[in-house]
Amino acid sequence: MDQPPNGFAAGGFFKHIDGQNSSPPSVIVIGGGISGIAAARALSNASFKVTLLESRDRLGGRVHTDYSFGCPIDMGASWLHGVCNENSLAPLIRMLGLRLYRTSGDNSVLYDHDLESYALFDKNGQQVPQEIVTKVGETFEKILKETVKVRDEHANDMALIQAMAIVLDRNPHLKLEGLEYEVLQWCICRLEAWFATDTDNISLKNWDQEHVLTGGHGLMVNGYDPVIKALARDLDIHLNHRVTKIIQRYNKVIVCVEDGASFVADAAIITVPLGVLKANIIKFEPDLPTEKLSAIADLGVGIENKIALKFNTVFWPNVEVLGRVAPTSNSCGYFLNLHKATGNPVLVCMVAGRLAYEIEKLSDEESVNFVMSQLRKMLPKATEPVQYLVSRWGSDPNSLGSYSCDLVGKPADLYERFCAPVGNLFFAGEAACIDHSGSVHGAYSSGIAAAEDCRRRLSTQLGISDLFQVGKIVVREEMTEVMVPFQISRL
Ligand SMILES: Cc1cc2nc3c(=O)[nH]c(=O)nc-3n(C[C@H](O)[C@H](O)[C@H](O)COP(=O)(O)OP(=O)(O)OC[C@H]3O[C@@H](n4cnc5c(N)ncnc54)[C@H](O)[C@@H]3O)c2cc1C
Repeated sequence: MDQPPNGFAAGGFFKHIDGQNSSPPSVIVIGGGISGIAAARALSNASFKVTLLESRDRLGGRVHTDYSFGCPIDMGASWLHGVCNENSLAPLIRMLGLRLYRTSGDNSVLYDHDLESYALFDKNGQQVPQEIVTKVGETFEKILKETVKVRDEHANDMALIQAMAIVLDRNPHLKLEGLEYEVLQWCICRLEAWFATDTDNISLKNWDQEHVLTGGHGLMVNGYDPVIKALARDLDIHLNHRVTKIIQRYNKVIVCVEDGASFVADAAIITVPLGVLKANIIKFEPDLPTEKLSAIADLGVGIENKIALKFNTVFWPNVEVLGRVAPTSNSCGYFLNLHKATGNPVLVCMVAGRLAYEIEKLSDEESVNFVMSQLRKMLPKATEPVQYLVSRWGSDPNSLGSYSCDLVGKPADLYERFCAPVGNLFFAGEAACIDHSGSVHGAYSSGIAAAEDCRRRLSTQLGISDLFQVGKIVVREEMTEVMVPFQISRL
């Protein structure tokens, strides 16, 4: 695209207020993931002077489309969760004409996949009959429903796995054995992947409290990268700028980066991942308030990793996901078949929780050998991959985790405290989105919300009341003017 798409033209606010303060308010956005870019885009459209500082040599953060296979491979986010117009990203995705391959409808017990889309294999490489998969899926759903009763009976939170054990003790008819038990473990493995943590870390009180959007889950066939590129167009972006210190002084914010340079602005929006805040990589002067620090400490961060494998030939069945059942959820596994959705001969193994953590201790080659041994147990004729990619979201100093999760016993006001501004410092990112944490659309919405908070505060502080009238920062409304439908395949 040579021209910015409709809706991305600068707002030109300051030409409307000739004779008033002619220098625009300035904001530094820290972090060039979707939340930071959304915040920067919104404020830039409202004619603020925006500088975006990003530690990596690329934009996108946990949205990372790799092209080295000769086709787009998302090593971070790859689904739009909620293919509906209420999704904050819908207008942009529709307008860019990005294709979605829907992998599940609403209310799938396995979140982003329908049970029917799988081929599951046992330890002998035998495919599990579909009636068993369906029966276990239904039992899994019943067990999860029964955990709600356990929640209602207990004032204190507990781990979801503990509640499931109580349910099984009370309802022996829901207990499964043999192969069915292994399929149940596999369903638990998928649940753990959704939360990027093991069930002994998943909170009974909160596991089903997320506001899941309607419309099912759509895989981004062309990758998420076009979304990042469209939003980032013409912004003032400084890559390879790792922020190490943020100083608040006299209504100004001074942001220092690793090489010693510093930037000054009226406000800053902090969008670095929760894992980075937890690790104290950025020092604050004065210190952040205690309630903010405890919120950072109490929010959980899970790990999900991907090992993408490109093959010369397609030797696997034409299903969306290949899964291996096993006696424990940790030893189950699954591969997303990109050939089905995109036509490219690529399988993506996804691992979450402790296994994802352990896998980061291996070299790339060792990780590939490990997942290939899993694949060969399902498909003994599997050939060697010709190319591979391995993510390390847990140990990458720019992420230090994949996405946030609610730990057992989370205090009720955690998100409010995490999101609350501190003077002219605003906080955004997936962990700051109360309704849709851990998602791309949630991160995007939090960036827009922080930009709006920032705009209001600076307007009041700098006495520029006109900003409220014409400083339009909402990207979404501008784009809904172009009512293009979603491009969806499957379902
Ligand atoms: C494997 C995986 C699969 C996922 N799958 C999905 C999915 O299918 N669908 C979905 O909706 N979501 C998914 N997610 C979650 C989604 O990717 C995130 O919620 C979202 O991208 C987070 O955006 P963000 O802007 O909050 O953070 P980030 O994208 O992490 O952006 C923060 C930025 O800050 C930068 N930064 C870090 N430290 C510094 C510093 N000191 N100074 C300056 N910059 C710094 C980082 O480099 C990064 O670019 C997945 C995530 C992972 C890891």
